[in-house]
Amino acid sequence: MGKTLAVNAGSSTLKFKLFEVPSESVITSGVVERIGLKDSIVTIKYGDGKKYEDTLDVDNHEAAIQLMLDKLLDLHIIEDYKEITGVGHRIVAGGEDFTDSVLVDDDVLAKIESLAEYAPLHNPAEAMGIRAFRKILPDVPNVAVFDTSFHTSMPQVNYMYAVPYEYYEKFGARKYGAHGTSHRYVANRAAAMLGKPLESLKLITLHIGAGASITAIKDGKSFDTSMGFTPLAGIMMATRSGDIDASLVAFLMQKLDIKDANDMIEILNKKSGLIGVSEYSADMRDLEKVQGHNAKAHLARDMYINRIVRYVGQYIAELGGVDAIVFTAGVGENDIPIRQEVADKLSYFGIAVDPEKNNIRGVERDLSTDAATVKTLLIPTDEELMIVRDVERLTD
Ligand SMILES: Nc1ncnc2c1ncn2[C@@H]1O[C@H](COP(=O)(O)OP(=O)(O)O)[C@@H](O)[C@H]1O
Ligand SMILES: CC(=O)OP(=O)(O)O
Ligand SMILES: [Mg+2]
Repeated sequence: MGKTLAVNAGSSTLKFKLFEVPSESVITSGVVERIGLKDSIVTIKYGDGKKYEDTLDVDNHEAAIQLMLDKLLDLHIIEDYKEITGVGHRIVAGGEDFTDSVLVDDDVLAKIESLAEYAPLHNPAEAMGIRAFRKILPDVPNVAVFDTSFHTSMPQVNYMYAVPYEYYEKFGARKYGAHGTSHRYVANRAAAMLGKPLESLKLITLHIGAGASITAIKDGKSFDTSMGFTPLAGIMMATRSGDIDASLVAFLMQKLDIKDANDMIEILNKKSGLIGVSEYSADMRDLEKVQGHNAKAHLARDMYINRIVRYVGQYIAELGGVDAIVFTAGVGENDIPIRQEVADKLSYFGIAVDPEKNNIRGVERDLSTDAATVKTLLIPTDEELMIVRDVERLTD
């Protein structure tokens, strides 16, 4: 018996779960939300129904990791870090090197850090998490679980960019996708809910949170996904633009007198998406409160929905049909009106959500009407469970 910790650094959140292994029972689960925004929310569930909640400013992921480490002891979830026997870390970018999770050694850590350009909002924070644990628990194995691994099954026709081929060969310029651990988890749960083998299903999984991506799954494998070389591409996100015409980068650099392309990319990563358009907030909860009287907040939300609808339509065409679509992640699990609107806009394809069934947050449920020919499923993601399973598999 041991205790394995799963650490999941997202762009706006730090999520963690401590599991007893091999039973996989959850000892504690915590989340620091709105990292870098005002009023970050810390929620830690532990013990028999105990809950710690606080609102404070958590400026960056380093502070969030320190907070997690402090609270594990302060709340007596553990008495000593030495009780932790294994740590699994979500890593967004693994490039073409990591088709599966790996035990972290110096080389792996160096490689993760060198892939910072492939996921600038994530890999540096995630590498920092690994360093923190290597320092406090030098003898405990760390396992890296890559978002990109699930997408290494994509056919070349789907992952290539139509740029000179040698850029792929020389520099690895291609689509890698992200959120693979989540897409993989919800796809497996969807198959279980539908009572069919995953390999027999065509699925479209909508991981829509602060970071958001949509994946087309065929034969149980990732077939296409909306994120690209980095998690900047695809649908609109909390602070990321999603797909834009690349010419706009050069045009805006000129207009804004920006000399370094990375500064422009930072605007597309951190100042665009919901926050950029609404000029109000990156958080869908804030936008929904004001959308009745704030036109830009309303527009931002409508654009967010439009981009989701576009990609689902595209993937239904690419897959040649679809058996089920799945909503997951922060917005997908909690935003009742967005789920309804997305489904309503896709009714042409036989997608139909029952408003009563949809009136729920954060539990597994089939939301479809009886007449729907394509199922719509709500499935809370559990990246941490997948991470812990990989720690067990690789450290046994
Ligand atoms: N009750 C809610 N209603 C609408 N949106 C929500 C709700 N709770 C969370 N969200 C959205 O989910 C986002 C966080 O998504 P999540 O997947 O947890 O984050 P990350 O992408 O950082 O992993 C928030 O920014 C917010 O927009
Ligand atoms: C890849 C990515 O965008 O992750 P997250 O949604 O956790 O920010
Ligand atoms: Mg996430």
